[in-house]
Parts: sequence; C-alpha cells; structure tokens
Amino acid sequence: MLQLPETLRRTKVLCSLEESYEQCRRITADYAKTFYLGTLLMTEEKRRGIWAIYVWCRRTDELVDGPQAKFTTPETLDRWEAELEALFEGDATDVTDVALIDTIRRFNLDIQPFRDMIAGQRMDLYRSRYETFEELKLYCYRVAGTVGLMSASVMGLQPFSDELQAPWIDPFEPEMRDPIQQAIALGIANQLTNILRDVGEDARRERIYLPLEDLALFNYTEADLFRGVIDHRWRSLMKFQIARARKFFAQAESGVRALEKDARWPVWSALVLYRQILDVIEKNNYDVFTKRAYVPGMQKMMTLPYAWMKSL
Ligand SMILES: CC(C)=CCC/C(C)=C/CC/C(C)=C/CC/C(C)=C/[C@@H]1[C@@H](COP(=O)(O)OP(=O)(O)O)[C@]1(C)CC/C=C(\C)CC/C=C(\C)CCC=C(C)C
Ligand SMILES: Nc1ncnc2c1ncn2[C@@H]1O[C@H](COP(=O)(O)OP(=O)(O)OP(=O)(O)O)[C@@H](O)[C@H]1O
Ligand SMILES: [Mn+2]
Repeated sequence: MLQLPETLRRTKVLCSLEESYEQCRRITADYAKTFYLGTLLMTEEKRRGIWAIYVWCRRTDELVDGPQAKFTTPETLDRWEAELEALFEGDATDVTDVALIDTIRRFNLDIQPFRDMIAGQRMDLYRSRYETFEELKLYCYRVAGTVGLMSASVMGLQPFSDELQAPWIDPFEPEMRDPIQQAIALGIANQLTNILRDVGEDARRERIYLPLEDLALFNYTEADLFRGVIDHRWRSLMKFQIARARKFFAQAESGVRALEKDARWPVWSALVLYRQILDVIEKNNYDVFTKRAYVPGMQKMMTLPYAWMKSL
C-alpha cells in the first residue's frame, strides 16, 4: 500500500483541501463583504490564498480582540505560535489550516511575518502605552504591516520599473521606491487610521495608542484624553497624526501600481476606503470620542468604480 507521509495523513483526516478553502471563503465573505468582492477579481489561486491568510490573521486578532480575549494569556500565544510553526511543517490543527498550508507551499510564503504578527498581539497583552512614534510604528508593522507582506507574496509584484513611480516620490529615497516597503506602509497607514478612529473606544479600555511624546508636544494630557477634551490642543494633535497617516498612504500608492494587475482593484479600494476615514474624522471636527468615523454606504459604493479606474 502507498505510504503517505505522516503530515499528509493528518491533513487528510481533518477535511479536504476544497472544504478548507470553502470555509476560508465563507469566513472572509462574512467578515469583510466589500473586500471579499474585490478578491473575486483575482485569479482563483490568488483569491483562495488571500482568504486563507485573511482567516489566519482574523483568528490571530480575535485572540486578543475578540469575545474570548479575556482568557488569552502569553501561554495562549505561545501555543498559537507552536501551531504556526507546525503549519509551516505541513501539520494542520484546524480545518482552515489545511488551505493555509497549501497557500504557504504554492506561494512559498515566509514564516517571519506570521511570527511578527503574533509578537504584535503579544504587545497588546502587556502594553497599553507607547512612548514614542518609533515604538508605535513597530507595533503597527507587527499587527498590520505584516498583512501587507503576506498578501503581496500572494498577489504578486511586477518587476520594478521607473515608469511605475509617481512623479512626486523622491527617487533618491530608496524606501519610497521599494514595493515591499510600500506594502508594509499600507498596513501601517491602515493601522494608524484605525487607531485614530478608535481613540475613544480604546480610552474606555484604558488604552492609549497615540505616542505619549506627541501628547506632550501639544500639551495634552492623559487625563484630558480620558475626559475626551476637544480643544485647540486636541485638534492640533489630531491634525499632526492625520498628516502622518496620510504620508504612509502616499508611500503605499506607488506600491499598488507595482502589483500585478488583477490584484490592484481590491488594494486600491482598501486604500481609498480606509483613507477616507481620515477625511471623516476631519468633518467630525476631530470628535473621535462620541462619534465613530465611518464612510457612508453610498460613498463607499462610489469609491469602488473610482478604485477600478485607478487599477487599469
Ligand atoms: C486586498 C487586501 C486589503 C488584502 C489584505 C487581506 C488580509 C489578509 C487582511 C487581514 C486583515 C486582518 C484580519 C488583520 C489582523 C490584524 C488587524 C485587525 C489589522 C487591522 C485591519 C483592519 O481591520 P478592521 O477594520 O476589521 O479592524 P478592527 O479589528 O475592526 O479594529 C488593519 C488596520 C490592518 C489591515 C492591513 C491591510 C489590509 C494591509 C494591506 C496591504 C496590502 C494588501 C499590501 C498591498 C501591496 C502593495 C505593494 C501596496
Ligand atoms: N462604512 C465604513 N466606513 C469606514 N470603514 C469601513 C466601513 N465599513 C467597513 N470599513 C472598514 O474597511 C475594511 C474593509 O471594508 P469592508 O467593507 O470589506 O468591511 P465590512 O465591515 O465587511 O463592510 P461591509 O460588509 O459593509 O462591506 C473593514 O476592515 C472595516 O473595518
Ligand atoms: Mn473589524
């Protein structure tokens, strides 16, 4: 009888590859409808890969952000990391792992961004303050920049060409020209935006993701933040943060042009949809304490054809 390697046998018992990808598809469609629609434009192989990665990232995030988060300890994350190492050895623990193992092999994914994301979630367990922007940037890289790295490997980057560069990007800044850095930049931009949108919600959990050095720069205190004080100090502080997030979006833009064509639309949509949240914060006069900045459904729908045009 044909002997299957141990790892393949274990994978087989859980479910078929088709069933596993189908489950990843369903979870992605449930959690992020617009984004899911965008993935439908990619080739079958790529979209299935993105769903598998999405599900792993979502599960990782749920460990510290989901309803079960209060039961998550450093040991939980150690176990999750051990499962990750096993995944890269071809050993599945859950049904959705089967698809991810297949994706890892097809696209020759690197384990490091996955490990880094877990390290980011670990930071959420023991930290509720960031002293400097450098520290916050590391957190943003870990929880979101890593998503850029994982997905860029699946979506595919075209070989570098000068024509792909937007004219206002300084060609002498090597970081600005590197599509890998641009993929990370999009993750960081999204995460910074997410942080600005959720200031109030995070404060209610006694968390501050804005760098404390920036608060000090504008003479705004933690106590002000917990009381939700909106004055000229707060508005200046927010303007500063928004400008910084927009710089990361700008850096990401030329990266989207470097992506293979079938992947550009979903990424442009994500970029523009997320960036619009910053505009909404401005329209709300920087009140992120009592209002949640969201892009209205109609505007969201209009963004999609706009993003489509940009991807041609
Ligand atoms: C097309 C596309 C956007 C692909 C990425 C799909 C993917 C694998 C997403 C995983 C997202 C995820 C579940 C991450 C876990 C950590 C987390 C929650 C990060 C925050 C996302 C926002 O999620 P949400 O609004 O639900 O947040 P709440 O949990 O509700 O607070 C993040 C802000 C990070 C998102 C980061 C990206 C989408 C990175 C996108 C970058 C690329 C696709 C790279 C493109 C390539 C180039 C060259 C530009
Ligand atoms: N109306 C909105 N305004 C701002 N950001 C949004 C809005 N809806 C979703 N997002 C954010 O944009 C990201 C991708 O958008 P997507 O539309 O796929 O998410 P969603 O929450 O499933 O929304 P929907 O189901 O309405 O399409 C999500 O992670 C979400 O946090
Ligand atoms: Mn969410």
